[in-house]
Amino acid sequence: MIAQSQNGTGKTAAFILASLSRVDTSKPFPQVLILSPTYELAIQTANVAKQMGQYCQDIKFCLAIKGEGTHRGRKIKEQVIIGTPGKVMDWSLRYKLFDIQKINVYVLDEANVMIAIQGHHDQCIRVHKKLSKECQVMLFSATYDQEVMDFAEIIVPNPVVIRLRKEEESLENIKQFYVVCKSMDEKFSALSNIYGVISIGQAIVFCHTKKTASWLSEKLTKEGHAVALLSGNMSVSQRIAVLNRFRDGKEKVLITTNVCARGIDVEQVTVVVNFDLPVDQKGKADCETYLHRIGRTGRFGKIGLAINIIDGPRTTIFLKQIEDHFGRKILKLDAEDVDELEKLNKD
Ligand SMILES: Nc1ncnc2c1ncn2[C@@H]1O[C@H](COP(=O)(O)OP(=O)(O)OP(=O)(O)O)[C@@H](O)[C@H]1O
Repeated sequence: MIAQSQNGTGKTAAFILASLSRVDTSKPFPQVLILSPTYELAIQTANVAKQMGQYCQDIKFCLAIKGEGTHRGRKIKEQVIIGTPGKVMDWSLRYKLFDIQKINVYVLDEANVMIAIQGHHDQCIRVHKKLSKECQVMLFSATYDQEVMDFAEIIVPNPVVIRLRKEEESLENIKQFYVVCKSMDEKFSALSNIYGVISIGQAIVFCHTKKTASWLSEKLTKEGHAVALLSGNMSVSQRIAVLNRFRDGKEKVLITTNVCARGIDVEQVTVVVNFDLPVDQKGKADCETYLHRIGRTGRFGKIGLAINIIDGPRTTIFLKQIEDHFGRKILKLDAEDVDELEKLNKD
């Protein structure tokens, strides 16, 4: 099955329910393999799985991620393994901690990334090749590139395909705006104004580089805001600690880079700010990442706000590319106009 559904619409519950219903609890060995692209997402998915599985006490879960040690000789008895591709590949093919032929459900969450990123792609395929012919393969994602889709159809023979049209991919419940600035300092002041005026549940601010993210977090902290910083150069345990504090509402604003763009589900996030618009390797607007980023708000039908800060002709072009791609207008906002900002609270 190849399934697509918008960000925050509950794909996790869908594949977990489908997976749990296929577990035979009388058999003490892995029957379901769920792969996530990152450590954080694997943990989040495992938490959802455990919550949903609490009504079937006999189903046991195992996390296959960095830091989860196993003895080489140990055989895994848990029926559901949730992990990242590298670790799952090691445990299954290298150390043979379980019999991959006995897996009857294989799920690739965030399938687009799993297939598009070279390292993940190779690992997923190597595991996939060893699965039995009867194993059901399920791919879930909010977006699919055509290339990825073509490839997905090769690895999933005769798939049931549930797809969205392009214009259905972006959600109506997320209102999108842009603010025009001329310099980094103006961008900072726009963000500060937005933060001061809009009543924010919690916000995620995306930057292009780790450097900008730390600069911004330092500057906001100096202004007295309680902000958290999450970037790729932190250790995985540091990243989890930051996310947990954010989930608990200890900080209202999370400043991050693309590491946090996909899958992370924090219900109270009401605003996403693109301090920098996402750009792909060809130097064009990265529409897919844009969609995943703004999808951190507006979870499961809630109202969300996405504000894009642009700073010159190049980013204006990116914004236009994003508008054209999704066929949805992004409205101009004056970050100096307090009345206009306040109106957003009421709308
Ligand atoms: N049936 C439901 N009723 C109420 N809330 C639900 C239901 N199903 C899922 N949710 C909630 O919706 C939120 C989003 O779910 P989830 O993280 O699975 O979305 P997703 O489709 O995987 O999003 P993304 O594409 O961003 O990864 C979660 O907080 C989840 O608890």
